[in-house]
Amino acid sequence: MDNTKKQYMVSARSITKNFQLYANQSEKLKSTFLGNTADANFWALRGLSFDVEPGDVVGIVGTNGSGKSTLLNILSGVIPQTSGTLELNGSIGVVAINEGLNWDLTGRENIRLKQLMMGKTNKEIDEAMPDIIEFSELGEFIDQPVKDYSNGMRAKLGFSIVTHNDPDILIVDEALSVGDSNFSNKALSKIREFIAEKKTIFFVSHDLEQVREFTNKVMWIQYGEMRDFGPMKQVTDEYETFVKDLNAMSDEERDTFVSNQKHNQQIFTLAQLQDKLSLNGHNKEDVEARTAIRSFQGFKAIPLYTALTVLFGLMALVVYNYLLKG
Ligand SMILES: Nc1ncnc2c1ncn2[C@@H]1O[C@H](COP(=O)(O)OP(=O)(O)OP(=O)(O)O)[C@@H](O)[C@H]1O
Repeated sequence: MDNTKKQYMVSARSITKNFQLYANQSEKLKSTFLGNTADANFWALRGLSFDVEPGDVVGIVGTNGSGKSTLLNILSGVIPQTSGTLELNGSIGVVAINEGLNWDLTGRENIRLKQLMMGKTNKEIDEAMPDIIEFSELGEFIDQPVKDYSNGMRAKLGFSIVTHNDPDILIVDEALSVGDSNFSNKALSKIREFIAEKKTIFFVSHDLEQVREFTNKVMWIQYGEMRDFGPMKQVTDEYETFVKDLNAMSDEERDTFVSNQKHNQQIFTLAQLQDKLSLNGHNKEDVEARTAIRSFQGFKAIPLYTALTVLFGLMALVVYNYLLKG
């Protein structure tokens, strides 16, 4: 039996995410019966494989639209991956702008709801409540509905709830850039505490200095592909050079580069990914990555012939019954 994987907090193999783009809702409905009839397929992620150890603070960088939030949404279970396998060995907490708050409930009710969902008892929640409210700095606004909050206030509430839940794996998506600088500093100190406690953290930020300060490893995602994953300094330096080169391009060159990448994301296939991996070596990770693609179940749809067979069967049953009784 292979026990080596147990040391990882997160193991991902060949993770892909396909978004099917439809011209309108009725086209989308049609696809339920006819399978994939999308006007366009878009692969936001094209086969990410990585292992994250306990205590790793992983920065995720990449230009706009490269797939960072899509990956975080898959890690936190908000959306499923299209193919590939993901193994998480701990509880997850997500700090993101507006993440998971019920806008019709008050701040206090949101705290209770989230804590109940984590399996806490009402007594435990009552004990933790004053600390969470104090950390959130919301004062009397805590009894107002969240829909009346500013983005900064929602970020404060979300951050306080999630960090007090003490997750094993913390996902931070740009949330630290929202709100006043006082709260930002307090939130950053809290993140430092988590790092000192050797929690595993995923940290998405466009602020490279922040990434350099907090992380020990960096994942660079470029138009859905893993460009690099490794030591912080090495990958941030590479990424910085790439961004400089991109900015040095003329508008026309940059547009051509981006539209080529987006085109590749539309014509990508899982068979392509399989071929690419087959060209690689035969080490354990490559074999797992190939196996993960094979576990792909395909798009869920009722094939037309099955739907028609069931329909004719039902009609025959009705006619037969009618004739018998007649
Ligand atoms: N629900 C969706 N339907 C269709 N396309 C989507 C959907 N969600 C994301 N995308 C597309 O997937 C790609 C990746 O988006 P994502 O938000 O993950 O990028 P990002 O790296 O987080 O970008 P940013 O830095 O701008 O926040 C984008 O091209 C986006 O348009």
